[in-house]
Amino acid sequence: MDDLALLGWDDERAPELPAGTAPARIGRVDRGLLTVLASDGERRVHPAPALHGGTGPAVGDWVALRGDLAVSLLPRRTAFVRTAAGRGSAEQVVAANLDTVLVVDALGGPVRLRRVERYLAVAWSSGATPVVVLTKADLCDDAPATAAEVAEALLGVDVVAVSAVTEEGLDELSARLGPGRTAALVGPSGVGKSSLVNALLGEPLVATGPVREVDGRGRHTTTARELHRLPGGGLLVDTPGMRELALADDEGIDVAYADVADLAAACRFRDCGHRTEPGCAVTAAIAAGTLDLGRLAGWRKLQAEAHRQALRSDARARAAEHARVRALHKAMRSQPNRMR
Ligand SMILES: Nc1nc2c(ncn2[C@@H]2O[C@H](COP(=O)(O)OP(=O)(O)OP(=O)(O)O)[C@@H](O)[C@H]2O)c(=O)[nH]1
Ligand SMILES: [Zn+2]
Repeated sequence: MDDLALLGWDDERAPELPAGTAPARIGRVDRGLLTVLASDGERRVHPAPALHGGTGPAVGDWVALRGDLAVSLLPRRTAFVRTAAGRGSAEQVVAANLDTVLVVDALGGPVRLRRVERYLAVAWSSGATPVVVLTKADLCDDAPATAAEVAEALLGVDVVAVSAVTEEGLDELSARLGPGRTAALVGPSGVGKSSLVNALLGEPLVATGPVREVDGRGRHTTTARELHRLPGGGLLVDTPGMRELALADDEGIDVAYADVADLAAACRFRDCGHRTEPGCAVTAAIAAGTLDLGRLAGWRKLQAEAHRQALRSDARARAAEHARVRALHKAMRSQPNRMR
């Protein structure tokens, strides 16, 4: 594989580049500068104003580079999106072009399936393929058996048990993060994400960065790349924003809970609430013991949240539209010769 392919560039699916430019991958986004990885190494470049339209550049994005200027952002294959809590419905792309999202939970206590399902829904929404990673396997009597149980409960996702202490499972996980593939980790605090990143990198992160550099304004800033090369040739995105949980959209929820979604689609009534309705395939599955009540509850909760979120952004969209129309009316009133 050449250097670009190792960075995740796929010649067969490559977008067209503007004349005289070369592709480079964003490793870090700072206020005024981008740290990019290109076939000839890493450097800091300036983003052209065009890059700041839309959601702006994100770690993992490909840009077209002309000299030290990133002239355009290339189309994304996948995007891990976060909706800024509370402040409008502004979407922020936390990481782009991920192939794999590692959904991390720990084996130190009981695996919290509902929480894992939440993360899975978010991961599916991004367009990447999730893999569940159960850390702290050394704290579990029979990690392989537990991993198998979790895989059975989650349906359709691979589950790998690992330990940063004994290093068991690390090779199996590394094998999934092969050359040119890009992965990122999500999961709650304390489950061992940092330890796992260090174990996968084979050296503590602090040893690879931060690097003191002088930025365009001559000020000293501490920078650390957030797109890391793994010893096996894969890439690992580790951004602070990536670790916070975003809310999944309907599509992601339907993939994470494909069994429930399929059942719901088989109910007699299209708007079935799956409670007391006749011909409800969901309650029938609960009664037959083929669907877990907790899993149904998790699905309901996520659906309700996604619905509330959609309503919120609709309200915002409506308010914006009203403001636009009001401004238009005001502008018309201030015109002396307006037509009646
Ligand atoms: N026994 C055991 N402990 C682990 C393992 N991995 C991590 N730990 C411990 O779990 C605790 C949390 O690990 P971190 O790697 O900091 O967890 P994190 O998910 O990065 O947490 P945040 O930084 O808060 O997001 C630390 O005390 C680690 O030493 C493991 O494989 N086995
Ligand atoms: Zn139903």
